[in-house]
Amino acid sequence: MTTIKDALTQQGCDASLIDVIQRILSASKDISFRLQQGALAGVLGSTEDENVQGETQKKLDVISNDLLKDALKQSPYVHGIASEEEDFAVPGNDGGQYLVTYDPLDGSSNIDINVSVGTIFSIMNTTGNSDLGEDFLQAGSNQVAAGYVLYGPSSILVITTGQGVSMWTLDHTIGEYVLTNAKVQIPEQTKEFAINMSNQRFWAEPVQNYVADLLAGEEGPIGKRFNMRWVAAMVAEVHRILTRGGIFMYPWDSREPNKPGKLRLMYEGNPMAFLVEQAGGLCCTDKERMLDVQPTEIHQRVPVFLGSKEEVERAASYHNS
Ligand SMILES: O=P(O)(O)OC[C@H]1O[C@](O)(COP(=O)(O)O)[C@@H](O)[C@@H]1O
Ligand SMILES: [Mg+2]
Ligand SMILES: [Mg+2]
Repeated sequence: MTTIKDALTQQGCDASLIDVIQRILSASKDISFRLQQGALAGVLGSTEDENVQGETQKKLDVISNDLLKDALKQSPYVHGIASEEEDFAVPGNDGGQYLVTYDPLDGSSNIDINVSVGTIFSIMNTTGNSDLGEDFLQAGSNQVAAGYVLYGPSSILVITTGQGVSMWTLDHTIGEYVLTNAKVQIPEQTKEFAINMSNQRFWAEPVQNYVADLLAGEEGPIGKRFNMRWVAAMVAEVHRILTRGGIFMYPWDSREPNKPGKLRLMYEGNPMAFLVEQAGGLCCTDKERMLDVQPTEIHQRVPVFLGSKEEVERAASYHNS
């Protein structure tokens, strides 16, 4: 049986990077277990607190954040951590080489209704900047590894170190991730889109026009009928797209016009962009390739368009015309 360690070694990862990834995976197994226990473990529901972005924290947002943080802080190789649920960058070990960012629990509004959620992570090298917050402000093209764990009917790890994308299913009987797809490839074309349609009246004109053309089906300019899905967990949407293609969009909208989007560049946009590009798809904002965005702050938000190459190119063309 191929182990994660074997696969990462074959990809040329050194022992320090493998250590960091294994710590993330070990925390993910713990998160998976707590999610399965649900009400039995008393972990459902919300806390009294809000995160730095003004969102109410679910109990499992906090538990998952702490499990990942504790696992990573013990690694001699982790220089710093940035999390969606932490106000500021968290120092690791001075001599550590890696910066880790994560969304400990993505799609957390799904927790209480027993629908899929996930953990998203990304790893970069430290630049040596003595200001840890600034050290993190690197474009996504600098990522050395990224991935997610989808907690659905199965718990599935999807990971890249820049040499394609592989999928691993957690075998609870042995407590290990087992390789179930060695080379994930996104179909170039699709007839499926994902967007929160309830925000339609708040979208900018290019998104209004593009989605109107998707909805026009065979009679419209695109000339095919599209289906729509919305799980409200980015991890699950990306997993569907990696499995059978599609386009996912979370665009800017005028509900909060000063925010560039809802999703976060460092914890959601960049790791998903790395995976999607490595699987032959595309990911961009409304202006540029996601992995080229130069961050200005760790909790920065971005508009996101990702998925099957042909469809993301089409969505981008509505913004360029
Ligand atoms: O409320 P909406 O518009 O359905 O938002 C859903 C989106 O928000 C998110 O849940 C944000 O992630 P968090 O749960 O980590 O805050 C995405 O996973 C998802 O795509
Ligand atoms: Mg999220
Ligand atoms: Mg989250």
